[in-house]
Amino acid sequence: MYVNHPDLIKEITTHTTYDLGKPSYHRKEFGPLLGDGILTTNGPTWAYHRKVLAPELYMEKIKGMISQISESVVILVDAWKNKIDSEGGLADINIDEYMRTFSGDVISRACFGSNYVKGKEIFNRLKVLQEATSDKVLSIGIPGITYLPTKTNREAWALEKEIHNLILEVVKERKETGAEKDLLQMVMEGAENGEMNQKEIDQFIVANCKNVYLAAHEASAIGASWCLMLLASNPEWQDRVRAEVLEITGGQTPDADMLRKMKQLTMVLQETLRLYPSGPALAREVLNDVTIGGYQIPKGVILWTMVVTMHTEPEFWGPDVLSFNPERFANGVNAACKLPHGFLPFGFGPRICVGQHLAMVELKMLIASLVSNFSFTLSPKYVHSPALKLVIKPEFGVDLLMKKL
Ligand code: HEM
Repeated sequence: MYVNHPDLIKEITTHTTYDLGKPSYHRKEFGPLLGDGILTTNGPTWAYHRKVLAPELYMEKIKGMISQISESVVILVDAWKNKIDSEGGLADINIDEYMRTFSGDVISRACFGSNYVKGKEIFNRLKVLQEATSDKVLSIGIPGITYLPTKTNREAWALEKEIHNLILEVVKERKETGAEKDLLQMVMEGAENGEMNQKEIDQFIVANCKNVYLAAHEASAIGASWCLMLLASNPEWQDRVRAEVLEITGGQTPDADMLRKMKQLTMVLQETLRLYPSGPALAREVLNDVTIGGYQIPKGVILWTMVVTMHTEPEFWGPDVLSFNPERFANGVNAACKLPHGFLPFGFGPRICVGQHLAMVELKMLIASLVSNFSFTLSPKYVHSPALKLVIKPEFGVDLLMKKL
């Protein structure tokens, strides 16, 4: 059943996760990849996962990650500067893999602190596992396909075991070297404080490291790619953002206060996530009979919210709904969209993205630094083809012509 009206979304948000949860088929199909973590569980188990993870992702904590994020940004900026120099001052760059590397680097640092290099190794393996698993689930669509002992599945299970052991190795190392202030530490402490046996503790830690990585990695990378594509095709906005960033930072690495002041950049990111939301469709399973909008909906029904439809409805956003116009967010989200709950780039209700502050800070740091160091236009190679998968991604990637400023 489709639920595509802000008023209905508002009603949905009043129901608890005991009534509306993530669909159980998610867990069946992605279970081998994700385990029982924040993304896949419901009810009290989910509430415990969320209680453990959320405090580490509050804005106050994210501020403490800014210097780590900045290290990831510097790696990318240096790589592009070298590439531009080696190609005679103008480079044609397919940016997507760079964005994925950047977002993987950021989430490895946020999760694994000083062990982040090992974290990257783990996440590289997880990426391979993700590609194998989600391709199969999406393309074949046979229920239970991930449980059959086919050659690919056996390889995936071996990889999964390797990832499991690598994460537990980091945990062991951490116990020997002492506590740190990162997500892994929160997850470890959360697991130890729950009423679990050793096997359950290990599973809790491994599942949440995997869940956070998979939730964070792709969504942030694709958001960055779309934002750069839009800035490349709208030079006046690229200039506006650059002027704002340089005025606020004076060319220095931004701190949390500077990021907060970057209004034009926030508007550009909001407009990017409106036009290309990383989660184009959101699902909830009715776990207990509920009434929404006067309809009685029985247990077992899946409610779908098509975020793209909501984000492109002229009735809520006005006649220029399909145009890139960050100005619509100049007076905030409530002025941009006629109805509250019509803007859902990070989802809604109790299951709203727990990493949204990290996502926004990470994207702001990245874009602020890129517009300060480079100017860019769309490459003639770029073919505009948004492909609707689990996320909306540029089917052939984003190609930009970049030069140093
Ligand atoms: C631009 C970047 C991102 C976008 C657009 C995005 C979007 C979303 C969306 C749409 C959901 C589903 C919400 C719902 O069902 O109502 C979600 C869930 C989630 N996101 Fe993000 N996300 C981003 C980055 C991140 C990052 C950096 C993290 C890192 C911690 C993260 C962690 C999560 C987690 C753990 C969930 C599951 C929450 C739960 O079920 O309680 N996301 N995200």
